Amino acid sequence: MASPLPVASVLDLAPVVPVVVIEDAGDAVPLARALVAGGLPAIEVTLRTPAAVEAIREIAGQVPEAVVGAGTVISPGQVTEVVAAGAHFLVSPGWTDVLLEAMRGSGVPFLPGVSTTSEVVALLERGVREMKFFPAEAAGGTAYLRSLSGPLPQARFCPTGGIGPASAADYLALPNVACVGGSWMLPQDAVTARDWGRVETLAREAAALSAGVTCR
Ligand SMILES: O=C(O)C(=O)C[C@H](O)[C@H](O)COP(=O)(O)O
Repeated sequence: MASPLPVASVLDLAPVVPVVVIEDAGDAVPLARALVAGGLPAIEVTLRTPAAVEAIREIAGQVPEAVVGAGTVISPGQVTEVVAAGAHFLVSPGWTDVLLEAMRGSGVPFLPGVSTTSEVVALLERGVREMKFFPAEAAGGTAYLRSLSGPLPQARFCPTGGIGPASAADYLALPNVACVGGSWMLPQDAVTARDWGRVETLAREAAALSAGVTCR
């Protein structure tokens, strides 16, 4: 079981959250250390691979400077499994009431995913103000989020999906965006080659993009 987050919400962890797909759990610790060394301590490990839960356990146990969470959480069973493995936070690409209740009951901060106005309103109705906006670029990007900030200023977002170094700062400049998620600092060829130096360099560049951005 993970220790509590140092902040109340996932959105206040860091301006840039790397989204990681880990094929080999043996890569988890060096990869996490490279991200932390580059200035990106909040790490979302997606549950897209069989190695993901073990990767979360390894990072939680061996990289104390990292704050590791689970992404692609879509069932109550996964919530239980990743929290037992040490996940500090939960992220889902979308949500249902069943999933929301499981995440709420987990005891760790969570970020349900939305891509439409009605989903945002439904979450607000359920007392949730902090959300992942996914898939960010495909669902309307910065123009969509800016439009939401008028009628729904109480909702805060972590857009993820299709964001890169060229667009991250534009998202971070929006009043309703607290952080952005993305995998651009983890190119597949670098991970396959276990080129952790390159990952660290890209992480440092990503962290610099958000210099001066304070979480809101
Ligand atoms: O599987 C999930 O639930 C996800 O977390 C999806 C990720 O947020 C995006 O795949 C990351 O987006 P890219 O930066 O475009 O790679």
